[in-house]
Amino acid sequence: MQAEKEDEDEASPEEYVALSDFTGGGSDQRSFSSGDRLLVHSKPSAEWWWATLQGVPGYVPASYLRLVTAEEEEEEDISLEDPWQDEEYFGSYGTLRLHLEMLSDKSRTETYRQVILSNSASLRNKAVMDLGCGTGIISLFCAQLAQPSVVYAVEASSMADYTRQLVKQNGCEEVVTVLQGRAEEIELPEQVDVLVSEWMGNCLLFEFMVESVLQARDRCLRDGGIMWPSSAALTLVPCQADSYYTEKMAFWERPYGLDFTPLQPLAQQEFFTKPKFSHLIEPEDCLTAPCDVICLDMYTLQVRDLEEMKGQFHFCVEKSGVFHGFTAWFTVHFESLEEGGAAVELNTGPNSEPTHWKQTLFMLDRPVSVYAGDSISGSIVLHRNPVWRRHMTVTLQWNINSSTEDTDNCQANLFMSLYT
Ligand SMILES: N=C(N)NCC[C@H]1O[C@@H](n2cnc3c(N)ncnc32)[C@H](O)[C@@H]1O
Repeated sequence: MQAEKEDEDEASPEEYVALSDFTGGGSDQRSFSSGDRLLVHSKPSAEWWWATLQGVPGYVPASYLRLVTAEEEEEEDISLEDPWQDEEYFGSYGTLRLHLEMLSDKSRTETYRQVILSNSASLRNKAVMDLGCGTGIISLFCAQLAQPSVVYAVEASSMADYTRQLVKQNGCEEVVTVLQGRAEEIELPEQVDVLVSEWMGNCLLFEFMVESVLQARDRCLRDGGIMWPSSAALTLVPCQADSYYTEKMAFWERPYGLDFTPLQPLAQQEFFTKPKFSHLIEPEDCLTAPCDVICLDMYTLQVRDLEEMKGQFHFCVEKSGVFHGFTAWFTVHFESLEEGGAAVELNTGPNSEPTHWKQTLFMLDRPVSVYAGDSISGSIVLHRNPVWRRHMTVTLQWNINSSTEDTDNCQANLFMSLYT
């Protein structure tokens, strides 16, 4: 990220403490260690602040810092808030807004219904766990479309009280048992044959609910039991995003006949240094064929693997265009309970029905022209935030190898690190 040094605010800087180590990526980022005291001089964006550590300035990630309060000044002890932010997280799922969004997503919800329907015979007399059941829709599908012996519908938020009512309202209380609590702490009366969950977040992993699913797998799923989804893949593609670029960057060139271009570094810092969730990409925006960069096997994936997940990519540019950024989406698969039966797929990419996740756009600092025959190769690293456990950093590094002699930056080592 290129940005001019921020002017120091008149207000005196505030003292913050680092809750974990941070290694700066760009030359304008300031590295620090857990426990370091930093002086924050300005906050140009919610994600990146301008601070000094022992007098040396640089950008620092706000999410790694905690304000030193007067009491702590004396106590000299900095206790961590809840790193899972559970109060806020489960509080948000205690209201209807997110459940309405998920239930209104026909592609998502019909896929889970299709999974239950196409496996209904094999589900007979099986014990099922629906992890993070929300309003209980998947559990109700199980009871309505198949004959499992029991479905344990586990939900940590206060929505669980209403889920019980919905189970009763739909005459499913014989089969569905609603258990309120975190899946990591719930004691089920028996091991289950099937663990089904809709756990996917933005960019597949945001919220890191997947950790809860893995822990439940290890505690509650019998040997040989089935995971639904059975596998997941994160897909990436270089793309043009001209309308977004125009809206956030080109706008400053001549608003109302005036030259506002001195604001463009600020716009780049504010709008292009974090992922744009709920971006909708059109198939024609893709500059190359997409590539699955990270593949998760839900039977073998371990919680420790979530700390850092890496993927490589090599894209061959099929049509000349402007490379504004990368777009990411995910696909999950549900294997059949029947030997050799067809798997069911939920694909959230641009060639499938749109879902409430849409796609995630990572904008470059500045767009680059690419030409048919060029290649874009590099790596992606999803680095889980060591402090805020539902967040991650996505780091992309790439080279553009151009066969077109007039491309001046045929070797562009580029890097960006974005926080969800
Ligand atoms: N991105 C998603 N699919 N989010 C769905 C999250 C749903 O699962 C619930 N949930 C998430 N984590 C857990 C957990 N560890 N235990 C129980 N319920 C959970 C949450 O309250 C919401 O109803």
